[in-house]
Amino acid sequence: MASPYRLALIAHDEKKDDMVAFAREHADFLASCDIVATGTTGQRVLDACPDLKITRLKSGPLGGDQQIGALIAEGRIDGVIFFVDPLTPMPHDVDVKALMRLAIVYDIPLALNHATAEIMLNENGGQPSQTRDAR
Ligand SMILES: O=C(CO)COP(=O)(O)O
Repeated sequence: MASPYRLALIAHDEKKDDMVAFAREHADFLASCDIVATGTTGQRVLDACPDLKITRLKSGPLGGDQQIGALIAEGRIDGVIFFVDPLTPMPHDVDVKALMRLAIVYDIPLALNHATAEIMLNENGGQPSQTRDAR
């Protein structure tokens, strides 16, 4: 049996509703994954999809992005879906950049918006959403 896909989920506050919608759309595929998430994102996804198994790390501004970066460096993440808010300044912007940098260094698939996340899941055996509104 193939190992579960080890997926990291992260969303900035303005994108959390989008992440919840994405998780609902893809709950069947996500149920087959080992998921880690930053604290608040993980809680929001769990509230919407209580059957998913999600390891919640610290909240992003309190070190969660760095924890996911460390997992990438240790070879323990297969893909990252990070719904970034491009319109709001973040106090922990350096942590966000560091996570993205490590995903690039280790050549880990990194989806920074919903459209790319659909492609990533499709490539990994998930079904692309047919119903998503244009954004
Ligand atoms: O800030 C984040 C990513 O930079 C996300 O953290 P939370 O999921 O805890 O809100």
